[in-house]
Amino acid sequence: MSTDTPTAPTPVTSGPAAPRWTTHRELQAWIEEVVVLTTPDAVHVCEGSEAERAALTDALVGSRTLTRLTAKPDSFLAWSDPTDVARVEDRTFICSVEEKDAGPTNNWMAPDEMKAVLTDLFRGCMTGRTLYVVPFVMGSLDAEHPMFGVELTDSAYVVASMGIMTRSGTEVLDALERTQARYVPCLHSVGMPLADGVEDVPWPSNPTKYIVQFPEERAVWSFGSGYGGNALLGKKCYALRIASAMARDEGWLAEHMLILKLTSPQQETHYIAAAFPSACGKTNLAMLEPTLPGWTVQTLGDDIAWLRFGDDGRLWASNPEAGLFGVAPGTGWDTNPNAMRTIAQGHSLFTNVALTDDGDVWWEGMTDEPPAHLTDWHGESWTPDSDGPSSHPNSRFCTPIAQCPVLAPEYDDPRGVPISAILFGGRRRTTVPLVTEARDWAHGVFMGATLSSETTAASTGQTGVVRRDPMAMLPFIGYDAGDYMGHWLDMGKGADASRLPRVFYVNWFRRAGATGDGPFLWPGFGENGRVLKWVVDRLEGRAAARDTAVGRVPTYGGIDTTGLDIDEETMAAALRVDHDEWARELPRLQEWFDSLGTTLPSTLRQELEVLRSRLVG
Ligand SMILES: Nc1nc2c(ncn2[C@@H]2O[C@H](COP(=O)(O)OP(=O)(O)OP(=O)(O)O)[C@@H](O)[C@H]2O)c(=O)[nH]1
Ligand SMILES: O=C([O-])CC(=O)C(=O)O
Ligand SMILES: [Mn+2]
Repeated sequence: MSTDTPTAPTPVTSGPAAPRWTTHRELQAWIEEVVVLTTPDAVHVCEGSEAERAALTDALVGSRTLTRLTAKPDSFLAWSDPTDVARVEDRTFICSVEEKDAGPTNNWMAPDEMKAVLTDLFRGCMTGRTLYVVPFVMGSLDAEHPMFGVELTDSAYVVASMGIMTRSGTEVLDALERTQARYVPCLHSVGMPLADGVEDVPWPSNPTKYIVQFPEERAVWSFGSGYGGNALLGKKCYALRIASAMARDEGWLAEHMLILKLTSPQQETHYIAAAFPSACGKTNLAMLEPTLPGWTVQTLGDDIAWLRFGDDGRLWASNPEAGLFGVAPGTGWDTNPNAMRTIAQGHSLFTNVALTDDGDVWWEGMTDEPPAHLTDWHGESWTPDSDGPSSHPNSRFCTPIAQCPVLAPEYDDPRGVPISAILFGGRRRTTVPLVTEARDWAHGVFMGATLSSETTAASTGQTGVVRRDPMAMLPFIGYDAGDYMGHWLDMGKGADASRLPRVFYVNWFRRAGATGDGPFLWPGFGENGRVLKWVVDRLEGRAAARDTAVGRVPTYGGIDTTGLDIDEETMAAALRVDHDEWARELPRLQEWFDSLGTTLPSTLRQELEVLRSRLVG
């Protein structure tokens, strides 16, 4: 297929001029350009209506991409190609004009060179398919400057998912057209053209994948994958990678954070944001049902937060998304009942989980006892005696956040909510205590900058390997990591320290035994409300803390364990700051900082020296 003889999309066949898809001049021109390059059979501008969604999902059932669940209203199950199940970090690029601006933690290629590679791949790639135009806004349409995007995609699964994850459709397009506003162009293809006679498969994808951000141009190109973080381009590509570059330029933060509202028995309310790497507990904490009487958690967001200073000098956070794209395994009535209630209402897409014989979904951890028979995510018959899990470890539910029964009413307030505390956290079997409070903002930034976690199934590659994941943003920083840390420090500099969020570092995943091979020390999930209580007690000046080499940890008895079956020894082990373990951490921290090169802020090197002297004198 060559661009010299473009195949006209269906609506064009009547005449030589391109049809008018929109009165937004730039968007019209871009669609025309993409049509010429990718040669789709038809173009469909998405309106986001119920009828459209029904037609799309019907078609997806027809093409065997989706199976309709009979046990839940308007809900569907997709099984992906087994090679397309997670984000592909090694195929993800930050194509800044200068290589140094992508920094040492990102893959880079010169924009012109990458455009040439991608243009070749996209040429004719939508043949036999429909090009969908999805106008969307990240955050509120009522924001002072709505954060528009438009995704052009040849995947109806992506359209259905974007309909859940973002505010999208006619209302957004109208606003775009009225204001001729700028938007982030997000071009996506599964990369599997259907030339004459080629039969489609339920989950088209291309073995060659490219997830590419152009930070200066504020544009995204994604090729070859249909999976969430690679293909729903409003999410990681725009709301984190592109937005982090915008945020650096404009003095705000785009972060991989949940947002929750915590209310104490005394009716004190605090908004808390928390950054944990993928598959490390954000969705669970965001919807937590505290076991401590009188405490409530309400949800504002479970994955992404945009934080800006308000006129009051406080940092305000808002959630740019409209849906939850949650890890399925481990989500159950015991661990995350609010997620179960959210999906029970239907209107959800499930990917790579198992199908029950009565038309419902199941995954490991949903119930204690697995059903006697399932169809697993490969479409094979499965029983509890089968080898391997029924669901992929990174299988997902995609569901409207509006269905969350504990949604905070202010979640879609364009101003966001003022944040009292930021938690950083990771998945560490050893070393890192259950909770540690930073001494000040710079120390908090140091905690974030040195955050470490064992890798998970949310990204392809080996799992369980400890890596540094600054602010849980390693795969999502759209520019140089040292500059990013510097931006965090700068955010604190002009601010009134008493109004900045206090910073804490948590680890729900510490295990018993010297090498961390034993069971979890801390029960986690709803019991994490006890740690949140300590955080609030610190904010309210009610709780004492023990100053240690790594920061402030709860005093003996500081964590309220009323009604919890945990012995003192285990509690002490969960909170212990072990100098030998931390001394072993020092060379790794040094190595991490050295790997970041000259842009690493000197303040963070000084923080490392402070830690070293506190630990080894
Ligand atoms: N042991 C333990 N496991 C937890 C806890 N919280 C979450 N998990 C498990 O960690 C996994 C991931 O949890 P999520 O809440 O989905 O993680 P996330 O950070 O939202 O993940 P992404 O959507 O990939 O960004 C699930 O299998 C959970 O069951 C906890 O407090 N303790
Ligand atoms: O982006 C995805 O595919 C899912 C997600 O939230 C993450 O990996 O952090
Ligand atoms: Mn995430």
